[in-house]
Amino acid sequence: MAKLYFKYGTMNSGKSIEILKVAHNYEEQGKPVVIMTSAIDNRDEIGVVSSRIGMREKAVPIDDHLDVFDYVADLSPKPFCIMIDEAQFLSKKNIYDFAKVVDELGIPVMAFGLKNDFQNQLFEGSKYLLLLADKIEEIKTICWFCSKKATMVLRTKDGEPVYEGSQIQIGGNDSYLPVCRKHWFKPDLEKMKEMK
Ligand SMILES: Nc1ncnc2c1ncn2[C@@H]1O[C@H](COP(=O)(O)OP(=O)(O)O)[C@@H](O)[C@H]1O
Ligand SMILES: Cc1cn([C@H]2C[C@H](O)[C@@H](COP(=O)(O)O)O2)c(=O)[nH]c1=O
Repeated sequence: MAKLYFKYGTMNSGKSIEILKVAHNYEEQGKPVVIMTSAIDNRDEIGVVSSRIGMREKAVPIDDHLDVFDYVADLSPKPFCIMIDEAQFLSKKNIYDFAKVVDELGIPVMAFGLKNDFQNQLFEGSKYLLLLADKIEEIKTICWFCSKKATMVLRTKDGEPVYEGSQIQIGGNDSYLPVCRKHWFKPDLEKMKEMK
């Protein structure tokens, strides 16, 4: 039976690699999948899933104008699976529509994204995925400052931690670090200065 999956992890935990790997495994067996991503993340170019490991793949960009249920319902042939990157940036409506894709079209949907933002608040997409998903899994990585599991993301500017600002600020390793709870509250400022 089709399910709605939410696979969350901090930045740099390998979410995009996982999407590209799973998509490759389906396609290799002649089972078409559809890769989608939020149009908000324009680090690479809009409509691309790109991993730090160097792999990238075209994806359908999700913006305010796209009705994701109608888009998937019109696809022929019917895909074996929908994979979504940057799901934290999706709207409540997007997530309800993807749940409808699972329930009414019988297509599994795997959404990958951050759970919490740099202020440790839920993103809108993540909040509704946590509420609606059939299966929730964590993709893990380690804290930048120690060997504990990273559960939070520290925003940085000029080697200093940042705790105020707008929720959405597109960036990569230059402005975010995956960290454990202890080091989110008390980052190693000396180590951050060395990285500057
Ligand atoms: N050259 C490399 N060889 C092996 N792993 C790498 C390489 N470059 C980056 N990575 C790993 O890729 C992971 C980040 O993958 P990415 O798909 O970009 O993550 P996310 O989408 O979660 O931000 C990190 O764990 C990093 O260690
Ligand atoms: C924590 C946090 C992140 N973002 C942005 C920064 C990146 O563009 C994406 C996450 O990228 P990933 O490596 O594919 O996980 O989200 C943000 O806008 N606000 C935040 O608080």
